[in-house]
Amino acid sequence: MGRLQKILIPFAGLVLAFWFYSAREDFKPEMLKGKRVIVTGASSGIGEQMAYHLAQMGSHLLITARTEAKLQKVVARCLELGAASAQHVSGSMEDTAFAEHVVKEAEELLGGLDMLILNHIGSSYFHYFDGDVGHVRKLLETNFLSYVAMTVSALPMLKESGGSIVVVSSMAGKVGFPFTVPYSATKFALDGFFSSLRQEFALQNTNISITLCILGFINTDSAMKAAADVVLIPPAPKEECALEIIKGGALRQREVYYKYATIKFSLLLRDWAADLLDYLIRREYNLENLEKK
Ligand SMILES: NC(=O)C1=CN([C@@H]2O[C@H](COP(=O)(O)OP(=O)(O)OC[C@H]3O[C@@H](n4cnc5c(N)ncnc54)[C@H](OP(=O)(O)O)[C@@H]3O)[C@@H](O)[C@H]2O)C=CC1
Ligand SMILES: CC(C)CCC[C@@H](C)[C@H]1CC[C@H]2[C@@H]3C(=O)C=C4C[C@@H](O)CC[C@]4(C)[C@H]3CC[C@]12C
Repeated sequence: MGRLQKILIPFAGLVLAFWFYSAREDFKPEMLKGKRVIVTGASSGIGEQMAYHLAQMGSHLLITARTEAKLQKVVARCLELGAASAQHVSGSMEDTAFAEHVVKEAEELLGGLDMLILNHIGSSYFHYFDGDVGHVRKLLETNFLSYVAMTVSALPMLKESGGSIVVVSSMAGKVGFPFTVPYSATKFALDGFFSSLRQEFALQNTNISITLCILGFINTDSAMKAAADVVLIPPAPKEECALEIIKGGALRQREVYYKYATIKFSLLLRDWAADLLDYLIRREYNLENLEKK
């Protein structure tokens, strides 16, 4: 037996034993009862579904997005579902001043913060990179810098509550996919920022958890409209996806993978056979339908 195997086999055994016997806490909806939560991008898609789950769990909600009318409807539904309270602030995350304003509103309206769910994205295209540098800059401001600004403003409240930051990212923030060049750049940036910040929190004993969520294709209206004709992989349901994100945040997990098995397997391939994964991804694209768009 090679020397490497002599080390690897006992090491794998140790990892498995640790995994089986470590006291993994189970999720209970009561964990979110009475918690003060901000959800961004909550007027539609996964953000809207997260607001409904949190409402059913009895949280205090502050939701945000640009479209006032949609937010009002989501707030009304949250109250019906049992939210301890539900309020909204409308505005655009292109402007970091608005991002900071939302956190100040939480301080005034909720008197503190337990969970910050960063989920919004600005609109982009699903096509070959068009070379528009201005669009990349704008998307970085909406999808990345506003996340940074909200985190910085929320730190004092989160330190006080021992709270959580939940960052909604994508497989496109871990692996290169065709037709998501500007978007993918913003999602990779989130991984760099938040994974590095998590390390500093550990060094400084800062009791704030950071959960990065790695999602595959999800059946939200906007994603279906943009990619359903071109991407051959079947989309996963937004309701279940939203619940998995909340569970991961409440359990203070480092990362959430949805759906777990396919994403974990793809990340394994990325690390051990990157060219093979790239090839398998390209095979899941129907370029004929791209031309028809
Ligand atoms: N759906 C998918 O296949 C996947 C999604 N994800 C991630 O999941 C998250 C949610 O995606 P999904 O639910 O599909 O997206 P949606 O397009 O359904 O929702 C996006 C939300 O962001 C808001 N928004 C858009 N532009 C702005 C802006 N400039 N300022 C503030 N808010 C804005 C929208 O509301 P309004 O227009 O009213 O402002 C809406 O509430 C994102 O982080 C995305 O990257 C990750 C992988 C796959
Ligand atoms: C390798 C497999 C396990 C998973 C493959 C998943 C592929 C098909 C998934 C992973 C990330 C997904 C994109 C994404 O993150 C967000 C958006 C924004 C939305 O408005 C339009 C759709 C779009 C571009 C998704 C399209 C489908 C993508 C490429």
